[in-house]
Order: sequence, then C-alpha cells, then structure tokens
Amino acid sequence: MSFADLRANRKTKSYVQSSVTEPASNSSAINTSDASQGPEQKENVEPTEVASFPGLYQAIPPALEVRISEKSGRGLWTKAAIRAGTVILSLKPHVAALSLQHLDSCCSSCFASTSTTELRRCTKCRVVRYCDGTCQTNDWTMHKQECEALQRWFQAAPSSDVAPPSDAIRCLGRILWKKKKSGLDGVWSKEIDNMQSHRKSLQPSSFETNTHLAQALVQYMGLSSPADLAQFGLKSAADLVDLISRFTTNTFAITDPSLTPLGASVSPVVALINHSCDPNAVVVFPRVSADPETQEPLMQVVSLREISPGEEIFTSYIDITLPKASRLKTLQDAYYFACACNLCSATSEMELRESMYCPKSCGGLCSLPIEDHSLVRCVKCQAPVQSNDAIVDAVRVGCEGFEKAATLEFKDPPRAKQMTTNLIPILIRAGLTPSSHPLLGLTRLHQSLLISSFPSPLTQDHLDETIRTASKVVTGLTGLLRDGHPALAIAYTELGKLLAVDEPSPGHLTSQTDSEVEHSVSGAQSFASMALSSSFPPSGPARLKLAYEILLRARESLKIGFGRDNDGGAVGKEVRDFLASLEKEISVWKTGVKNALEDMPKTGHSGR
Ligand SMILES: C[S@@+](CC[C@H](N)C(=O)[O-])C[C@H]1O[C@@H](n2cnc3c(N)ncnc32)[C@H](O)[C@@H]1O
Repeated sequence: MSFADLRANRKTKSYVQSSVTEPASNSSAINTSDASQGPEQKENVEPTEVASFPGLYQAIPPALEVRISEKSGRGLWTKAAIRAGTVILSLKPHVAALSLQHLDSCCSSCFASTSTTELRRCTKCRVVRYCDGTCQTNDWTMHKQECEALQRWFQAAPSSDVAPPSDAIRCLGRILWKKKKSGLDGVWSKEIDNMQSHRKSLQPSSFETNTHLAQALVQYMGLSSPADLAQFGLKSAADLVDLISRFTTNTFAITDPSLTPLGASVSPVVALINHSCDPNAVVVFPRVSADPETQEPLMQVVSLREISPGEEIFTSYIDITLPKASRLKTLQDAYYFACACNLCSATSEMELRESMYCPKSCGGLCSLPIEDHSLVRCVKCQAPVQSNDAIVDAVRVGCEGFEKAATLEFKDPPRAKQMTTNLIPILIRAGLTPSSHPLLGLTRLHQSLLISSFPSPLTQDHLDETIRTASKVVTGLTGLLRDGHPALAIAYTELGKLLAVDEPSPGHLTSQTDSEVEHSVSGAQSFASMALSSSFPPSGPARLKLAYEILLRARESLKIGFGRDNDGGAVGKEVRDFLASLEKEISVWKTGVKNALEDMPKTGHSGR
C-alpha cells in the first residue's frame, strides 16, 4: 500500500452543526442470550430509583432504563445481559457541528471527509460544504437560518479575513433554531432542556467563558434585545448562560472512524450515561454504511465487555490514559464531580500510568517517585529507587514539554517534532515504562508528527522510526486499555498499515537464501518480541507477515470497539479488505523471490 492514506487528516478538535432528525433507536441491538466474555469487576453500586420521563428518550431500547442516584443523578442501566461489541444505542445526534479546520474538508451534513474539490460549497454563505445535493437537502432545514446568520456575520466583520464563528456557537445556534421550529414544548426541546446543568456551581473562569460565548451567540443570531430571547424559550440572559452550561456538560467530541476529532455533537440520550475511568462502553461514530438513508453521522454506544443485567452503563468523558490526579482534576473542573470509579478508588501499590522499571532491572516495576521524597521500591525485588530528584525533574520537564508540543502540533509541526524527539529519550533514560505519563502521550504525539511529515520519497529510516514509535504506542496502550477499546484497535491498525507500507529499498532480499525467505515468512517475530527486539523492524516478506498478524488482531479489536454488527465500522471493513490483499501480496512475494533465487547462478548466493 502507499503511505498517502496514513497522512489522513490529523487535526485538532472543534465543533459545527449538522441536520437534525429524530434519533433512530435500535431496540433489537442488545443480545439477551449470549454474553461471550467473563464477568468483570462492577462499579460500586449505590441505591437507585427507576425514573420515568413520559414521551422523552424514545431512542432508549426496552432493555435499558433510566435510574436516578443521589451521587450521580440520572444514569442508564441495563436490564439484560450485553455481550462485548454490542451496539447498545444507535442514533443521530440532536445537533452536530464541524470544527473550523474541518469545514473545508468534510461535508457539513454527513461529516464524510472528502477532498475539497469534490465538495460543493454553499454559494450564499460560502462556509459550509456538502458531498452533493442530497446532503445539502438533508441539512437545509438547519442551514437555512444558519446561512443567513453567517452572511450577516461576514457583513458585520471589519475585514474579509474574519473566521466564521466557532463550532460551539454554530452548534448552539442550531439548538436554538431547532427548538423554535420543533416547538418549545415539544419532545426535542424538552430533551435539550432536561440535560444536566451546573449553572449554580460554575467556577468563575467557566462563568466568564460561558458569558463570552453567550455574547458571541447573540451577535451571530442577530438578537438585539433580551426580549428577542423569548422566541427560544429563554426568559433572560441568565437562561442563555444556563443553556450554554448544559451544552458544555453534555457535548461529545464527534470523531471520524479513525477517532480523529471532527467537531462536537449533542445527544440528550447518550448524555444520560455517567462516567467511569474504566468504562464498560464507548461512544463512537463508526460510519456503518455509505447509504445516504443511514443519515450519518450516526452516534453509537458500544459495549467493551460483558455487562450483566442490573449494571450501569458507563462511558468515559476524558482521556483515561492520564494519571489519577489529572483525571480527577479534569472531571472536577469540567463536570463538577469527584470521580469514585473503581480505577480512581483503587489503592494498589503501583499504577502503570505512573510507573518505571526496577532500578536493578529485575523485571519488576516501581511507582514513579513524587516530590515528597518518600522512598520508592520495586514491587518485585524491593530495590529502592536512588535518583528520585532526577526522575521527578525528568517527569516535570516531560509534562511541560508535552503540553507545549501538543499545542504546536498543527501550528508548528517541525518544532513540535523536535520537542518530542528530544523529550522521549529523557523519559526513557529516567526509566519510565511505555504506559507511563507523559511518555505515552509524547510517543503518541511523535507518531502522529512522524506520519504527517513522511518525506517524499519515503526513506527507510523515517519509516522504521515511525514503526518503532507505533509499536511503543501499542505496547503503552495495551497496559492501560481493555482489549477492544477503539483507541487500542486504531493503534494496532496504524501499526499494521505502517508495516505494510512499501519499503523504499527492497534490495536486501537478494541476499536471502531460499530457506531464509521461507523461515522469515513462516516464523515472523511475534508482536511482543518485535516491540522489544533491537533488530525490529524486520524487512521484506517477514515484515508483511507481521503486518498481517497485527492487522488480524486489529480487526478483532475493531469488531468490539466499533461494534460487531457494524463489522468494526468503516475501519474494520477497510482492514478486512486490506488483509485479503495482503494475503495475496505475501504469497506473490514468496513465489517471486523463490523464482528469482532459482533463476540465479548458484555462485550468486552461495558467496554471501
Ligand atoms: C453527561 S451528564 C450524565 C448524566 C447526568 N447524571 C444526568 O443526570 O443528566 C454529566 C454529569 O453527570 C454527573 N456524573 C457523571 N458521571 C458521574 C460519576 N461517575 N459520579 C458522579 N457524578 C457523575 C456529573 O454531574 C456530570 O457533570
């Protein structure tokens, strides 16, 4: 395969809109008969009451119910057993919005990513683009008012290079227009109004941000006085800030099938699901079909493991590869609760997210030392860590550098790459494991930067460094995420695809004997030995065989993380087809090399 595909859009998060239809439920999605994986540790259960909301949340299938608890408010619970990889919920979000950086490369209706030349731009506002007339028509009821507002926005702008309003503002605009159109007392509006708000506990900084958003929204929608808010069911500016608070607490990043963030979406049904740092389900946008009737972007909740009757469904709102202190802070600051999930309440001696190798290399691990100078020992051989200060310093420098490099990823990629290139060896020398923070984050960022900077023509060194980095990412994520987690499935996919990229210089094959080729193909290194081996990556057919093995693994994981019924979503299907063509390529290569070797004069390869 070529490496062009690997340069896929690697852009940062933001939001925009999409057309809104009633959510489509998939009431038969839960398989009540067959739970394929063993039971797992359940979250601490506290008393709950079944809640009823007449007329609302019709997208919830009968096997699920809403319950209320004192600690976490409403949540979604299952009455039936659910297998891993089951699509629990499948619906169109109430609203969705592309981020500014994806407006030119994605359809504003179905969110498909296509080349700009193939997308048709709205001739009036000149902001949104569509695949074709069908997508434009699907979006028209929403875009109608938005189009006028965008034109007004640019007319009022002091210069022609003013950007369109942010995705959050366009999303909120769509919510208000749709509320008015569908009736303030209608189900659609009530579901939005019933989303949880933290208006009363807003931090001063969030209050300020929400107030700024409210001002920009008023300007964008052309509202000239507080009285203008009444048509949307808002009595005062405070009500508008309250709506914005609901929006921020209940917004989901919308992603493409490879998990690249494309924008924001709001679904009051999916927003009923509470958070755990060890979730039993995920929210994904797998792109289940190319059929326009599917009304993409389809939002799905997929189970990651067996969920028993009477268990609560949990997704995670944040990056769960982060250490406990960062997770707790983010959840408190953004969602106003103290997480007490199994992972946050665990009191184990060592947590992989903050771990290093034994200083005596016994094969055991230690917790990373912290600034209080308390003695840290290897959990296996009890050897003490001597250089606490140096390790604490390395981690601090790594965290600061990671934050900076992440902000530079799209603004100044060469500088960001220079930073990741310098910082990773510092953390490795300090002894951090691949799952440890910030080494894992830096390695993921480095992989992304390496892929987006593939030189043309591709060099062997660049390709090999990218493969080594991708294998470290897989190793790091494997320690933290359960099998089938979409992020791990995509990491396997990227590694497999990289290994299958045409190598720049296949000349080395001429130095392999017939039996060596046979051996290298049939005895390709296992993934674990590959990740650790200094001779990694292999080359030629052995590399292709390894690509094949890893993509097989990716496919199994994709089928869980993006849904078995979806065949792993768009990426799962792509990997399925790719595996078939790799099988052919491996057999052609084996035959070709054998034939070439047979045609060589005997002295040609005996004199190596
Ligand atoms: C998207 S909403 C989830 C549904 C919400 N419980 C409701 O009643 O609408 C997010 C909010 O739910 C609450 N929440 C979610 N997960 C929680 C948890 N694990 N513990 C406590 N509160 C939680 C927090 O108030 C959070 O801001």
